[in-house]
Amino acid sequence: MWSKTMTTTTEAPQAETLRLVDGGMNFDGVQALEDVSISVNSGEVVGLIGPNGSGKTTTLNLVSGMLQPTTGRVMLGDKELTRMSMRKRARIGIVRTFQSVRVFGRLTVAENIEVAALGCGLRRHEARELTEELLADLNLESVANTAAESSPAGLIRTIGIARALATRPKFLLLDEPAAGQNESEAVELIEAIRNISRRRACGVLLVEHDMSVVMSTCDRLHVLDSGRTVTAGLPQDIRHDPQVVEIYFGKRH
Ligand SMILES: Nc1ncnc2c1ncn2[C@@H]1O[C@H](COP(=O)(O)OP(=O)(O)OP(=O)(O)O)[C@@H](O)[C@H]1O
Repeated sequence: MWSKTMTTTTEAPQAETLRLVDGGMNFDGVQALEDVSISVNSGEVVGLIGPNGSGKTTTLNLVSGMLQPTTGRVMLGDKELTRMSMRKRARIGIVRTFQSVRVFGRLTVAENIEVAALGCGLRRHEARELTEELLADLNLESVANTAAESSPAGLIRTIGIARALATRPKFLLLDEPAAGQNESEAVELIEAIRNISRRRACGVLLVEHDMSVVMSTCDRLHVLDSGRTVTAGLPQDIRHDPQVVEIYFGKRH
């Protein structure tokens, strides 16, 4: 619906692919990631999953530009971004959120979102319209006029996601967007993100611990273990992969 109403956002976005190619990361002798290739297309949600320490956050950091890989490349279509700073990547539409989110505490939830939209060049009425749509899409309408500082941690995280979406990213990188929420809340949030991403042709790469949450909400999954890719593909195929079953339901649990 926002693409129908927003004059500034009606241009059909060009379909693109963001990729980490053969990515490796070595931290002073600790090989956190090795030969990991992952791609996200416009309009799809890719879930990055794996046990603790498997390299999920490192992958997100390489794609967002927070870290530069020891080996491998980051590509947006044919353009290489490997050495591009996180700030510059954000400017070209590759936006990352963090588990701990900073909000303007004295502003309301709605104002927090609107400020983000204004900050990336929308006019006031456009920013307001986009804010209303995001409030509705992310089920934030009932708290729109409350001060952000009084919000619980889960809500602050959702405000952070709304603020990131208000910048109209091409690609959104989310580190455990539903941390601290129960399974049905997590599914609801990620489904909302998925609906927005489809409508906006925004690609989403998200880290999530809970296999059942990503199974029911993501278009594709990428499974890591010990810094390496175990498997990648459609959720229905991953579900029965013997290595995934071993990692999630085998001897480690
Ligand atoms: N800055 C760093 N310096 C040294 N080692 C690091 C650093 N960051 C990550 N590591 C190591 O790299 C490996 C992968 O860590 P990473 O945080 O990417 O895993 P993760 O899958 O996100 O884990 P979790 O689910 O626990 O958040 C781990 O062994 C971790 O200890």
